[in-house]
Amino acid sequence: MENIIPSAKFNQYPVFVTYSPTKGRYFVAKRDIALGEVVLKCLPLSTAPFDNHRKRYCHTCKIYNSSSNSFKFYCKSCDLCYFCDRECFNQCFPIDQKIYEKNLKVNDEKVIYNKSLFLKHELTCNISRKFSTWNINDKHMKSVVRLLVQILAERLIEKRNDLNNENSSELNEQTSSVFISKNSDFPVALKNNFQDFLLLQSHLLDWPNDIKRDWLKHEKFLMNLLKSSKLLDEDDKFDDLLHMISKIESNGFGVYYKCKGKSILFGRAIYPYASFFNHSCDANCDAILSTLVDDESELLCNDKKLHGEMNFVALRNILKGEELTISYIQDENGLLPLQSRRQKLLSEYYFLCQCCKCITDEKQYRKKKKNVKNRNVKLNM
Ligand SMILES: C[S@@+](CC[C@H](N)C(=O)[O-])C[C@H]1O[C@@H](n2cnc3c(N)ncnc32)[C@H](O)[C@@H]1O
Repeated sequence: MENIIPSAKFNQYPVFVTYSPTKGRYFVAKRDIALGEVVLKCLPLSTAPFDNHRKRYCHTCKIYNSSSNSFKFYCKSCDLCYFCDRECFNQCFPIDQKIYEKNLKVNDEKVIYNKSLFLKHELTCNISRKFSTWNINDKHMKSVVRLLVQILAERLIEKRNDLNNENSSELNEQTSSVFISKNSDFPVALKNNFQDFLLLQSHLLDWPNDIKRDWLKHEKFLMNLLKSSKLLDEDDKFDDLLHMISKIESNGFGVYYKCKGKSILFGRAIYPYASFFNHSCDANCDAILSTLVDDESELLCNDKKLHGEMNFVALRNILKGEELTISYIQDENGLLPLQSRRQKLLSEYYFLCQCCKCITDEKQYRKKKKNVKNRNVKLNM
C-alpha cells in the first residue's frame, strides 16, 4: 500500500504522490496552483460503455455522440465495438490498411493503425459475443467485467511483448494512444499499463458478505468464459479476479456526457494514475472528460486525439504542499450532512471519509453533543 509512485512519472505536472496511514497515497501540489489550471491529464487504460450506450461510443477515439442513434461502423462479430467513422474503424481493423494509408491523413500527419487496439479487440471479441448469454441485468456488474476483460487482455499483450523480447516501449507507446500527433499539446496525457493497475487499492476484504455472495454466484460462468478465451493465467484463482474487480470498483471513474445541463453517466473507465486523487467533501479539483458534448449536442473538443483524455482542473487557487482532491460523490451544493456523506462513501467505496471537512464537521458534532449532554446534566441537578 505504501507503494509510492516515483515523482518522475509526474515531472510535467505540478503534483507528486505521497502517503498517509489514514488515507493511503495521495496527490500533493508541488507548487502554488492557480484556479482553472490543469494539474493532471490521463488517458484511459480501459473503458466500458453501458450496453444501451455502446452504439454511440467510439471504441477507437472514445467520443460519445449523443446526437447519433447508432454509429454506422461496428464489429459485426461482437456487436460491442462501434466506430464514429471509417478512419476509427480502420484503426482497429487494419484490413483496409493499404487503402487507408494511401487516402487518409489527419492534419497532414500520418495516422497509423493502433496495434494495441487491434490486438485487444482480437483477444476480447469472442468473449464479448458470449457476454450476451450472461444472465444478468446488473449494468454495473457487466461494465465492471467488461473492464476486467480488457485489463486481462492488456496483461496478456504486455506479457507476450515481454516474452517476444520486443521493445516494450514501442507497444506501450501505442497502448492508449489513438492518434500519434507530432505537435501534441504539452504536457501530454499520461499513459498506463497493467503494472500501474496492479498498484491500485483493493477493498475486497472490506466487502460486505452480500456483495461477495453476488459475485460468487457468477464464479463458474466467469471463470469458464475467461478460461475459454485464454485470458487467464494458470494460477489465477477467482479470488485474484475479485481483487481486480475490487480495484476496478474502488478506482474506476464514471464517464458522463452532458445533455440539457445534466450530466448523464454512459459507462466506466480506468485511469490508474488518476486514481491517486483521494476524495474530499470539499474537493479542490474536478475531472473533465474531453468527450463531453454540450447542450446542443455539439462536441466541445474536435481534436480526436484528445477524446477519452481526462483532465483534472483546479477549482480554486491551491497552495504548495496542499493535498489535491476530487469528489467521489455528487453533492454539488455541499448540502449533504456529515452522516449522509460518510454513509454514501462507506457503502459505495468501503472507507470512512477522513477529509478536512468531515473531520471539522465531526469535531463540531461532538462538541454540540457534549454541550447538549452537559445542559441535560445541569437541568437534572
Ligand atoms: C481511488 S483510491 C485513492 C488513492 C488511495 N489513497 C491509494 O493509496 O491507492 C481510493 C481509496 O483511497 C482511500 N481514500 C480516498 N479518499 C479518502 C478519504 N477522504 N478518507 C479516507 N480514505 C480515503 C480509500 O481507501 C479509498 O478506497
